[in-house]
Amino acid sequence: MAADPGTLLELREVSVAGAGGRPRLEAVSLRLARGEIVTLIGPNGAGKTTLVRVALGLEPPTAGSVWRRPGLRVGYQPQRLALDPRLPLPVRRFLALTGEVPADAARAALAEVGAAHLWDRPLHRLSGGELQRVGLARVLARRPELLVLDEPSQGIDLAGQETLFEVIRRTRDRTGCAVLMVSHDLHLVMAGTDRVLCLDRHVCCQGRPEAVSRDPAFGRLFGSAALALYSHHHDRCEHG
Ligand SMILES: Nc1ncnc2c1ncn2[C@@H]1O[C@H](COP(=O)(O)OP(=O)(O)OP(=O)(O)O)[C@@H](O)[C@H]1O
Repeated sequence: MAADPGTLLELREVSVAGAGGRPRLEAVSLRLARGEIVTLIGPNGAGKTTLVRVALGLEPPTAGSVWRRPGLRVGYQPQRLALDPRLPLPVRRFLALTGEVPADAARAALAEVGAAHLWDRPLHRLSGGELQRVGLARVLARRPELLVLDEPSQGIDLAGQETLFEVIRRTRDRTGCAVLMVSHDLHLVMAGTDRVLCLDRHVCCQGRPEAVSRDPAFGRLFGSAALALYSHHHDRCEHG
């Protein structure tokens, strides 16, 4: 299906039917190439997680087609880790759970996300933000060609979020992987993404962050405050 050899993932006109006749996704197309960082934004219930799950083959579309490069190595960090919070499992064991990751790679991945000190800590003693970092380390340790992150900055403080986005960008620069991410943090998204896809069950607008932030559809979804936040910075660049 994909003509371009750099393409890792392509969705064409994907729809998913929802309850009461209201579609969860409607004719959404998306193409992701090697080395690209694409972020899905949109209000609660816009279908961001559904789109991610369909893209990964975890849920079938009702219409349209999904293509993934055969043999593609995917690292997926879902919105919530399915873990029993009472597990007294140390982080190092959690990172090795699938058995595919050598201890050296797991330790290096933990250091990459700024959490080397958590190596021996039991999972049930981690804060929400620490758990997010450990989850990301587990995904990174497998050296994915496509990194899929559903709200990776959830529960992380502001300084931690900037570090996290920096880690994601550095990983892309170093490995050439593609990144598909869901985020509510417009400021960081606008600063750290190649392309934004603004979703409200259908694609409202998409493109480079500067262009999307000026799109009236973006303003309607996120309000004038969000628009001002970014365009202020952008205007200064244009006129400064
Ligand atoms: N397994 C499911 N079966 C049926 N409907 C679902 C299922 N999962 C989610 N939905 C519905 O599909 C719609 C889109 O949900 P989704 O989780 O994809 O949105 P989202 O944009 O990721 O939202 P949020 O920002 O709140 O995480 C919602 O109305 C939700 O209730």
